[in-house]
Amino acid sequence: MAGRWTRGRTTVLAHVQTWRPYTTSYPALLGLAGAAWAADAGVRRPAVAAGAAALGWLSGHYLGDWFDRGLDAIAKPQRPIPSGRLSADAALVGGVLCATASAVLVVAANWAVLPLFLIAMAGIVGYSRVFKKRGLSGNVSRGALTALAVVIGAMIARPAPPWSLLPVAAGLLLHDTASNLVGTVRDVDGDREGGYRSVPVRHGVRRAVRLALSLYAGGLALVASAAGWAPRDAAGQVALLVVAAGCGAAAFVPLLRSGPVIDARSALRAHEVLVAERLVLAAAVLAGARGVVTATVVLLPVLLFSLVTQKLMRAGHEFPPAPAPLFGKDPSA
Ligand SMILES: CC(C)=CCC/C(C)=C/CC/C(C)=C/COP(=O)(O)OP(=O)(O)O
Repeated sequence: MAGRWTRGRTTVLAHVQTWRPYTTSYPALLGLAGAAWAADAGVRRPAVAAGAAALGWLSGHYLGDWFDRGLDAIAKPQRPIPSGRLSADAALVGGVLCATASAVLVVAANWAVLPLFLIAMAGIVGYSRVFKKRGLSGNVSRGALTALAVVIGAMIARPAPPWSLLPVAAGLLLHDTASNLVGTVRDVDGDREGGYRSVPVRHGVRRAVRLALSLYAGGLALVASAAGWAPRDAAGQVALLVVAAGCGAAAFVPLLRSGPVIDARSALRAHEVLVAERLVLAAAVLAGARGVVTATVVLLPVLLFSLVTQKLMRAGHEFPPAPAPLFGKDPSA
């Protein structure tokens, strides 16, 4: 009985670790922001827009871990699949179920989203299976998925997205290309060992960081330019963008100050800051659509949840535990 309980607990924990709870509010905010930007008044179907994007994202994590199980066995053996706590089949089923649930929500709201949804799913598979190991195309395909999430959110609220969403989507594409690139700086040793030709593996971490910063600045500039068409609160959008830029500086400055070698812990810290920063960025879009007060009320609890869960779970998910010291053991035994 106790054994079954422990096994059940281990399995649930393995699923929760696969979801990376510190990231799940982000796609929900993206879907919500897209729906708010597109709706003429109020937000139509906010829960559907947030839920469909979050489920699409979860399917991305399940499928990504399924495709990456060979690489993770080398670099991150503590993760749910290589450690044996989650079977590869269960991850695949989890990915398919989340994708199906997301499809049902999307199609029930607006069947015309279906082609974009299929492109997003193909993008998730393409990112994990093909592009991630090829360098910049992997980072760009990951950025494109974020742009699609916000457009799909908009189409859940109204039949076709407004043109004013274009600079927002383009800005988010550049932004997430940049943050994904920073993520590869953390993984450079494992990627090299696993044969992944990421930008830092091919060109070094300094060039990767400089490229990421240029993309990041371009992304923020595009989202700022969209404030000119903000449905409700351009000043609120810009105010939250300034906060996001401050967080971005906190992520990039230590990386830029590092020498030619950036250790994985410092790179992880920068990415952790960007995981929080992108919530502020998505909230800036929501502020432009529905006002800075509404956006802040939505942002604060999800930001707190992300920060707390990141503190509790992130390092253990990214780094194998240090080998236990051999206290009390006779080395000659
Ligand atoms: C409706 C619908 C289908 C929406 C799609 C939503 C979306 C943006 C999915 C992306 C999922 C994904 C592969 C995340 C992994 O990023 P990562 O952990 O490799 O990288 P990161 O550090 O850049 O987040």
